[in-house]
Amino acid sequence: MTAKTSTLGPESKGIEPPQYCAPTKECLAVRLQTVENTCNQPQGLYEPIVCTKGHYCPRPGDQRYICPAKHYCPLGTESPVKCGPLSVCPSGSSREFHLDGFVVALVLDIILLIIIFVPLHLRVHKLDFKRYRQDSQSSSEEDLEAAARPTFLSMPSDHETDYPNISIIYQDITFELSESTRPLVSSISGSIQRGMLCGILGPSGAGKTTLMRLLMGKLEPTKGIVEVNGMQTTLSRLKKLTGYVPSDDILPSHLTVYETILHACRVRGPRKWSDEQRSVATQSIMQSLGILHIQHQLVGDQVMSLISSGQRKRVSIAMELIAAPMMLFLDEPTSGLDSTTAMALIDLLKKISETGVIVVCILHQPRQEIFDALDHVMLMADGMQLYEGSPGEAAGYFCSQGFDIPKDANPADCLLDIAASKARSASPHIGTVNMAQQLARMWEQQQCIQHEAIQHTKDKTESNDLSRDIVVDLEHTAALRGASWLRQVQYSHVRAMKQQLRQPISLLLEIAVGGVAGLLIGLGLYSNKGMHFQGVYLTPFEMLSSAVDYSTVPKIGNMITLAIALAASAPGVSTFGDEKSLYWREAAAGHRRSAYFTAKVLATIPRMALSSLHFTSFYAILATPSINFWLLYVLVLLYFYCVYGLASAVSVAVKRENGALLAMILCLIIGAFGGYAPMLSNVQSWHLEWLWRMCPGTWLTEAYFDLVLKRVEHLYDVHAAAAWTGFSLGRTSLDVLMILVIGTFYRALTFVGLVYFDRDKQR
Ligand SMILES: Nc1ncnc2c1ncn2[C@@H]1O[C@H](COP(=O)(O)OP(=O)(O)OP(=O)(O)O)[C@@H](O)[C@H]1O
Repeated sequence: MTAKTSTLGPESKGIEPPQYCAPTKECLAVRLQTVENTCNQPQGLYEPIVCTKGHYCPRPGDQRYICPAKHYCPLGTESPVKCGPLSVCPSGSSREFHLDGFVVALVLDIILLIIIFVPLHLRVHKLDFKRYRQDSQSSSEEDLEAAARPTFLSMPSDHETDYPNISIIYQDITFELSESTRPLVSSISGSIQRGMLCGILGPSGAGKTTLMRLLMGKLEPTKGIVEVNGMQTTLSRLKKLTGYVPSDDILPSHLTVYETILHACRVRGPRKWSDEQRSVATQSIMQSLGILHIQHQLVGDQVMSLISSGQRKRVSIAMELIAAPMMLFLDEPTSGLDSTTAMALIDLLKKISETGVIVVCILHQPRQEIFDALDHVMLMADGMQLYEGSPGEAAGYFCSQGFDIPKDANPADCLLDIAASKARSASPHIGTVNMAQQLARMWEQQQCIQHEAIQHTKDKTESNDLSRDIVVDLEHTAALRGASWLRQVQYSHVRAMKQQLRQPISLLLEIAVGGVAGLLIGLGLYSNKGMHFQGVYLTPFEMLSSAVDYSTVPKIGNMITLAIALAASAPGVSTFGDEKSLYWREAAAGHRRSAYFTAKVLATIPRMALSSLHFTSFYAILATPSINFWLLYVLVLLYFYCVYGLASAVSVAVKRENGALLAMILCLIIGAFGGYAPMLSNVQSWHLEWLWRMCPGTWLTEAYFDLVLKRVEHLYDVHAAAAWTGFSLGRTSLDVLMILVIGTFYRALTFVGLVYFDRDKQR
């Protein structure tokens, strides 16, 4: 039998009319397979066959030629398809081996490795040098008091940092949680004047931090008032002028000491400072706090700190001092410091307060010199106030209550013993049971006299319109503080990029996981040799059709979405989940939340781009899909964008330890709802298509389906395939747009979550 070669295509015409003959047994076996199910031989004299793979059959379709080099010819090719400039396509190719992705990825990988490892190499030398300097300076560091000369005061002068006459008055403030049985802070009154160094003392759990948060305006008292110069609820509006050093040293990870402080200066410092002034101010603060010699040392991260806890504390304090605050609140600034360094720090705080700044700090067991350096002391126990006033008069007051305070003892220790009910009073009015309560009552009585003094101060303040003008001026100054939104985006973006590059293992691992995911799917499809779809031939050749394969393409879409969910959900969670506490600290300090969010999102784009490039490269070289490589890359990148977005949204809503798992489950779900199993046509019959359309997996699968079918629409009835699967054809742009919209929606959710979850921690 002489075989007559023919081809199928829109214009294909055989010399003889097509005639279908029942296939031979062998051919039938091939035809009933779902892959490569086309016989290479016609089964009858007049039966046409599809132009075989690796060949092309130009019209009228009675000649078959080998596919030329740099081209490829899949089944039924009429004219060879040109391969990309970097693709491997020898003569007789039926598919294209895309090398574009590999070449671009290789170039980018080399650049990335240079960016990561060259600075690291330089840093090693720098650190050796620093270590040498550190050794040579260690003796001078011991004399921190000398180092703590008020270099802070020599920071670039600015009229914004001329400290106005501010006073804080708080009266009868009480704070209780709805679920707690007793108030955390109860009926506390007093005042803090300009230039005071004020200490809050008390045993653990006494309510010191709660009181400080009330004074700063971070908490609203359930009763009582806090006023600044006679105006209520002003402190929260002055947060850009208020420095707060939390007890746990929350620092950005993977930056040097200098970069950490400079960042705070850039974002929060007076706007008109030049870069040089900021650098001088940063150096100045570091010198004052005795951390200049470790300025190029990385601070490490929350898991592994690379500087000592005392140094971390000082970096944390420097982050606040650099913003030139007018009120400075410090929660246990001396914890983790040796007594000499602690004293030097208090000495520095004293000098800062002498410039007019209000400085309030919570102190645990201050040594006598520290206690004596204070201008004002508050003693608390069980949320109650036992004493408020001059430290010099504290001993006299408690002696008058029957307590024995030896002259040579540290009064701070005696006061703490009293507050902890560890001391005995000779007074018959004070027993050992509920001692704190009795002392608080005594103090309340005593306060009647003080109350008049406070009232007097208040009246004086209220009568003076000037002091209100000061507050209005302060609010104006606060509004002008800090970098503009765009600048904040820039600074935070640079910081985020540095942080990423300084964690090379996690960055490279993430990129490698992307590559491995693509490789595994590609391997699974390798045996298909690029044949991912088989449909019913177009008229008049329907009779030649064999087993159709409509489901492989949706299945590939499904595999891609699930693989990306596994590869990208964990890094997506870490974007915001890893530094929530830092975000809270910065938001509370007046950093623009939207600027931080935008910067972080922008910083994830390069790593997503690299991950998806590796994914697509491996997938494309093994699976050889007959679609444009870069179009496929865009689809994969957009899906990474969605998974990152959803994982970020999850990470802001749940605890860190639950984030990774929950994000992965949700990402697998949105991937599984991709229209493969159950097939989208079934979903449509259940009237649930809207639910599937809310998941980006459906849009990705539809786009992929459309791109694959576009290449074979001259051969097969693609509309029959679309009807069977339920996917629409010819709207790739809409599919792409919808994936982008869903990814952006997830980011919008993330931002809303960032702002609205844990709001009290951002105040
Ligand atoms: N969010 C909260 N929910 C319930 N109780 C709280 C909360 N915050 C604080 N408390 C309780 O309020 C009391 C005062 O806490 P606070 O942190 O103000 O004490 P503190 O004097 O600063 O303690 P420490 O010196 O140990 O830091 C404690 O008994 C604490 O358990």
